[in-house]
Amino acid sequence: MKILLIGQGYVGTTMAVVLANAGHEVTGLDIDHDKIASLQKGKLYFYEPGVQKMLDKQLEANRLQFTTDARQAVVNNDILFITVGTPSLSNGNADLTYIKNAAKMIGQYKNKKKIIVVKSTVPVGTTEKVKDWVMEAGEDTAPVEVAMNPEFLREGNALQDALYPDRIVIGSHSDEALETIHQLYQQWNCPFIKTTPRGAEMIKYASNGFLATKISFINEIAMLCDKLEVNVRDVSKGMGLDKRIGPSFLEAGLGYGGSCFPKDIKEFLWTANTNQIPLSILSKVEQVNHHQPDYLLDKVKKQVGSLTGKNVAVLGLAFKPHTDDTRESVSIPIIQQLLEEKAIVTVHDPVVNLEANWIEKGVLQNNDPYQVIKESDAIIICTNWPQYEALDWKKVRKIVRHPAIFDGRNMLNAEQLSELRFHYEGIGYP
Ligand SMILES: NC(=O)c1ccc[n+]([C@@H]2O[C@H](COP(=O)([O-])OP(=O)(O)OC[C@H]3O[C@@H](n4cnc5c(N)ncnc54)[C@H](O)[C@@H]3O)[C@@H](O)[C@H]2O)c1
Ligand SMILES: O=c1ccn([C@@H]2O[C@H](COP(=O)(O)OP(=O)(O)O[C@H]3O[C@H](CO)[C@@H](O)[C@H](O)[C@H]3O)[C@@H](O)[C@H]2O)c(=O)[nH]1
Repeated sequence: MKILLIGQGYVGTTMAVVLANAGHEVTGLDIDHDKIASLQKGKLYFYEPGVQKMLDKQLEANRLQFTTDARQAVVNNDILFITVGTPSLSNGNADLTYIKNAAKMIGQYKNKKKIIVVKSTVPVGTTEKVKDWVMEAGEDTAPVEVAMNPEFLREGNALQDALYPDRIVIGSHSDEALETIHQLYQQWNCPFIKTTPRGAEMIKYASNGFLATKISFINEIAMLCDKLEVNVRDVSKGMGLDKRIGPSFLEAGLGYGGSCFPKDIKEFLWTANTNQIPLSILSKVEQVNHHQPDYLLDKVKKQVGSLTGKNVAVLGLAFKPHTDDTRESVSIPIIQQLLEEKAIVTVHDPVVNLEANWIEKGVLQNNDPYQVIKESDAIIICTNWPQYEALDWKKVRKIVRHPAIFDGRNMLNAEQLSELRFHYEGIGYP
C-alpha cells in the first residue's frame, strides 16, 4: 500500500520505518526542512535504539522516501497518516493547530478519495472534525474516510513497541477504513480492537491516565514506606506478581515526565472538567507527580544542609533512559530548584547535551561521570541509565567530598553502597 505519514517526529519516523519494513511504499513528510534533509541523507536526527539500522535497510530497499513537497506527497498517496504534535495550551487543552494545518493541507491538494488516519493523540471528538477541516479546505469533492489509530509506543523502546504492540486500536465509522487499516497491519500478530473514532481517542487517554495512576499510586505508597521503613521495591514485586495488578509501572521514584503523560493528563482533565465530569483520581495523580522532585530535594537538604555553594552532581537529563528527549523531564525542576538554592550544579547524561540557557545560568556539564561526581557534596540520580549502575562506586567513594547519594530512580544497590559508607537514600527505599 502507498502510505504517507505527515509529521516526521518520534512517532512519524518510527512508524514510517516500521511500515516500510512491512513491505509498504512509504513517504515521510515534514514542514521542517532540516529534519527532512537529515532523513534524506539517511541520518536519524534523534536517538532511538534500533531505528537507524532499520532506516538504512528501508532506504536501501527503496521502500521509503522523505519530502517537504506536500502537494506531491498528498497526490501520490492513498492512505494519509497524521503524526504531528499535539502540545498543551496554557489551559491544559490540546493545541490542535498542527492537526488543523495538516488537515487543511490534505484538503488543499487532495485530488481523489483518501483514507486519513489520525495517529497523533487527540481529544475525544477531534478525528470526526478532521473530515470537515479537510473538506472545507479544497475544491475536490471526492470523499474522505477518516479513522483514529492511536499509537502506544514508548520512547527508548519505540521499535519493539511498534513492531510488537499489545494491541492495535482502529476507530472509524467507515467499514472501508477499518478494513483497509486492518489490512495494512496484517503482518502484526496482536489483538485488533475496532471501535468508533471517539472510542479510539478515549482508549488512548484512558490508557495513559491509568499508567500514570499506577506510578503516582506507588509513589504515595513509597512515601509511607519511607516512614515505616519498608522497601517499596519489595512491595512493587509482591503486588506485581498478582496477575490482576501486573508488574509494570510500579517503579517508585521521581515520577513521570516526557512528552506524553504530563500533556495528555492535562488534556484529559480539561476535557473532563469541560464536560462537568471531573476525573478526581487523575487530578490527584497529577498533584502527587508534581510533588516528587520536592520530596527528593527535601531529603537532600536534610542530609547536606543548606545547598548554597554545595557541589551537586546530577546524573541524567533525559526523561527516561535510552532517549535524548528532555521534554518535561524531572531533571528540569530539580536543576531549577538547585540553582535557586545557589548550589553549584554539574550534570551528566550519556546522550543529551545541555541547552544553552542552562549553560548561561551556570550549569556545568561533563561527558565523564567521574568528573561530574568529583568533589561533590551530593549525587542526585534523575534518569535510570544503566551506565550509572555500572559506575565503579568504590572509585566514586574516593573522589567525592561528601558521600551522599539520592537515587531518584531506586536503581542502585543500597546495601553495597552502605557498605562503602555512602549515605544512600532512594524513594521508599531505605
Ligand atoms: N513521542 C511518543 O512517544 C508518542 C507516543 C505515542 C503517541 N504520541 C503522540 O503522537 C503525536 C506526535 O508525537 P511526536 O513525539 O512524534 O511529536 P514530534 O514533535 O516529535 O513531531 C511532530 C512533527 O510534526 C511536524 N509537523 C507539524 N506540522 C506539520 C505539517 N502541517 N505537515 C508536516 N509536518 C508537520 C513537526 O515539524 C514535527 O517534526 C503527538 O500527538 C503525541 O502525543 C507520541
Ligand atoms: O514504573 C514506572 C514507569 C515509568 N516511570 C516514568 O514515567 C515516564 C514515562 O515513561 P514511559 O511510559 O516508559 O515512556 P513514554 O515514552 O512517555 O511512553 C508513554 O507515553 C506514550 C505517549 O502517549 C505512550 O504511547 C506509551 O504507551 C506510554 O508508556 C518516565 O519519566 C518514566 O521514568 C516511572 O516513574 N515509573
